[in-house]
Amino acid sequence: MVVRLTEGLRTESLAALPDWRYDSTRDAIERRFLFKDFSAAFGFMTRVALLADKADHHPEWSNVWNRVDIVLTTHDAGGLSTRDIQMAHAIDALL
Ligand SMILES: C[C@H](O)[C@H](O)[C@H]1CNC2=NC(N)=NC(=O)C2=N1
Repeated sequence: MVVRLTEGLRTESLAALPDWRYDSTRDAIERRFLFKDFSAAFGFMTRVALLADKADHHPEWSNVWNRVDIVLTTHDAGGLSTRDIQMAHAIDALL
């Protein structure tokens, strides 16, 4: 079972993810990534896709040329969970 983070754990977890912004309306975290061109952006998305499938935890995202916007939340929990925090760290480690 996946459970939503309590406010205290969320605050603590987000302190270690300074580049991610909390969206309280969705209980989600989001980050914008900018690359030099489409090829670099799509290469990054490919690597995120492999990570996500391995973890069985998938981002909501969009791409416009060199920009990738990623939103992480846990559908099964109805909000932010440790799975999102782990995924955000794993994505940051790809950069
Ligand atoms: C059945 C499967 O394990 C679930 O639907 C997984 C797949 N990927 C997922 N991704 C995200 N972001 N949240 C989930 O709750 C989720 N659940």
